Amino acid sequence: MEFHVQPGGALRGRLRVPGDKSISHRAIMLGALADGATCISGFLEGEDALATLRCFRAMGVDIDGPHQGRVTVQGVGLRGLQAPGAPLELGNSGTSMRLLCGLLAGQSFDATLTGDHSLSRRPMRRVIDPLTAMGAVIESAGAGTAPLTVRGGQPLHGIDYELPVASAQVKSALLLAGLYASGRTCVTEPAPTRDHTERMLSGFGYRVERDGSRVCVEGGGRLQGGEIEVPADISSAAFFLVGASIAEGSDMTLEHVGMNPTRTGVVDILRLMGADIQVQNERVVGGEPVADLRVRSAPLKGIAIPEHLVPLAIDEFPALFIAAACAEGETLLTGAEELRVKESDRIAVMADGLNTLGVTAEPRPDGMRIVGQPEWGGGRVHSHSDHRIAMAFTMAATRARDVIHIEDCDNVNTSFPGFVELTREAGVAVARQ
Ligand SMILES: O=C(O)C1=C[C@@H](OP(=O)(O)O)[C@@H](O)[C@H](O)C1
Ligand SMILES: C=C(OP(=O)(O)O)C(=O)O
Repeated sequence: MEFHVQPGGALRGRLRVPGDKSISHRAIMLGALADGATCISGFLEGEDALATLRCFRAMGVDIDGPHQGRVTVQGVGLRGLQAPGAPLELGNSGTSMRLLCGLLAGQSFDATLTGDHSLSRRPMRRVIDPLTAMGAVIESAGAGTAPLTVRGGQPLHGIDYELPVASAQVKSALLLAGLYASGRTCVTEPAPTRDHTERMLSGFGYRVERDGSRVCVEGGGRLQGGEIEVPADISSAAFFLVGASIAEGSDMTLEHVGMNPTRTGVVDILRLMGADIQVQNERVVGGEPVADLRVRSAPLKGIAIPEHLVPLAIDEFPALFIAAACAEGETLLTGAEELRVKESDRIAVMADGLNTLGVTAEPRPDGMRIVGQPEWGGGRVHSHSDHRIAMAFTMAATRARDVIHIEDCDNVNTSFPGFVELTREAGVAVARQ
């Protein structure tokens, strides 16, 4: 499926993007391992979160929904999962695969994890190695890539691990394995990464100790199910923050957006570039900060993106590259080599697409240099099956002189079902072909 996006348009109105993907995954996982029921609202009904949901059904967990974002998980307790009858299919979802490696390492049964073409190429050594040091046995069919088989019945012990890369997925995998390990499992991060696992564990009554950049759990506790309200995903809101910033005459409000400080790098970076974003109606919902974001178009200027903001905006760079492409002057991103191992190589793929539109974008091993220009041409760009690339180039059409065709857009459903409808409602003429 392709997107054809007409040039121009302005983004206006109020809308709420779907639920946070990271929190939706964790709500199913911790809900399943808890004692008692967990009632989730605002659950992301996108393919990645649904893949996690199906896995836990396949391991014997009774899950009702989703019905308009409502899901009820009947927790089976930390020792109550059952062996799945077939390999667990995780589609495009790196978060599902890495977190499940940790969670499954503590079970009494074997399980095999598979993914699509993109997920089968992503690096899994980053979880296999530290989990092996905890006593887990995980076999890779390739060179540290999926399919993976996690062998059950292995006694785990806590470790004290320094993350070589800033990764919330690796941190979370180790903390989940730590629930099953003897002693303490501690993870030290080189820079802050999203902390939804820690927050939700605490919310479920599990003791989590944080000391600066080090976070620890001790095995042998219990989780108590409860209510989880999932905020709108700031990573999905990011496309509208960029679109409304760059499309002249825009004024829109994004409602109920998750504003966890480990996720708001996109707002900080856009503001450094001159964007007009107001944070309104700040509140805390279910242990996570939430706000409405009003964004109006504003002239942007190029910047050197501060490296400490990179992990706090890691999924938002495809959108941010579009903002940089129309900023006055140069934007330089460094310290972002992680972008090369996402659903696609987001540095190479975005540079190719921007070059096709006539924008100077030079890929670097750890980032990109982009020279802004007021507008660009149309053309045919390839998303390489990466949802965030497809959505970023949709917003690029607001500054294009001609139609932008975006190839291979089916995967937009992994994180943002209804993207086309909401984007049209906002004022950008995108059609599926
Ligand atoms: O923990 C999570 O939910 C995620 C962590 C990030 O990945 P890394 O841990 O690989 O940085 C992010 O890119 C991904 O979309 C979701
Ligand atoms: C990198 C992403 O997700 P995952 O790692 O879960 O595939 C993303 O959603 O941008």
